[in-house]
Amino acid sequence: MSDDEPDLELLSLLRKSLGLGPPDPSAPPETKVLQDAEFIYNNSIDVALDMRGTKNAAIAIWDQMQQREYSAKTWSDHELHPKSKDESAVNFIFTMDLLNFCFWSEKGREESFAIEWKGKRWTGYWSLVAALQRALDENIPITTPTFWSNEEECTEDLLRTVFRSATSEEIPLFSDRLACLREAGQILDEEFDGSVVALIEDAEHSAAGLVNLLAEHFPCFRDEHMFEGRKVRILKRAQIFVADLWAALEGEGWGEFGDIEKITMFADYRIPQILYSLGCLTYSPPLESRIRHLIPLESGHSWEVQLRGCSIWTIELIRREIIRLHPTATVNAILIDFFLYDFMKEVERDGEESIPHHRVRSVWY
Ligand SMILES: Nc1nc2c(c(CN[C@H]3C=C[C@H](O)[C@@H]3O)cn2[C@@H]2O[C@H](COP(=O)(O)O)[C@@H](O)[C@H]2O)c(=O)[nH]1
Repeated sequence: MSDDEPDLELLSLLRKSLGLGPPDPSAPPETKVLQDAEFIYNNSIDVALDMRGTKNAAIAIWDQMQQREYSAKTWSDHELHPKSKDESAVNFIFTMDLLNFCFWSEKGREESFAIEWKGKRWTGYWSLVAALQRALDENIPITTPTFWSNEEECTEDLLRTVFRSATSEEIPLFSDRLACLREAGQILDEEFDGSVVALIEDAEHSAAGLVNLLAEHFPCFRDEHMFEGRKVRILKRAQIFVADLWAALEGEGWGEFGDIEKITMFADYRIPQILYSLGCLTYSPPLESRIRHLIPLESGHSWEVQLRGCSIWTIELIRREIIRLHPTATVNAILIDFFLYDFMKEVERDGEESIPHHRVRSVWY
């Protein structure tokens, strides 16, 4: 038996001694993200939740979501998001969420990385979506998985063309993005017949199952960290991929998931920022000072894990409060999250941020 194979006999002895039955293969898949978020919340000392702020935020958020008729359909309303519901849309969303990380710049608004397309300048997340749409317009098959592992055709220079900036600053972590495409292309080729649809179908309409498949097979989706001596799962891009699929396809076909409520908020750098502004989160003085002085945190630092884990848990408490007040509400963490991201971008556009977002350079978010 090789080192990395579990000693099944020992395992079954252990389970018996602990009074646990054999693992039930028919049990529905779980991601463990929410329970890990609660563990992080219970062990955080630099990030705290304000219960009154969270209750007030739940009322304000639900009110705004109702007024704006926020639903899964809102996803496709964004001018850059794909409108079709076919395999090309599935491939677009996979490509987008494979690269959906780290757009923030150290430079000022005028010089920071931006994509120009259809006479408009796009920054942040939207710069990625615009770059993919522009590449397709220029007949570059950037959303085709088999293209990514073809080093003759999908050259580094071609990718630089895809992400060419309207300013002097290039897209952050360019080489990491190239590596993600190469890795995903190779794994899809080897294990899923080069097909994103085959990967999705392997999950048999389970959202948690699809998240776990991504974390198991694709290292670049395996957003897991050590916190207080325990491995914790955040899985932001794996989860937002499932959520974008569900929203774009309006819960049908490849977007149909019987357990979509198992998807949590996506731990990025924008939701903590808006949760602080809404009075839901408070920071220890050293952490708040670090954030206000725009000093980056290192990836995997305890402060970063606390920010991400407590944000996931806060959205769960906001969701529970909305349901408590409105038992018939159709709401989940995905829609609350999507709303808060869009709302944060409005606050930023109006220059009304009350605190900067935290800064980490990583491929996880
Ligand atoms: N939690 C959460 N994080 C999100 C999004 C989105 C965009 N989702 C669209 C789809 C449906 C919604 O209606 C949105 O229109 C991007 N991000 C993350 O933010 C960061 C980029 O920030 P900035 O540089 O300022 O654009 C980066 O980590 C990116 O991964 C979201 O929805 N939720």
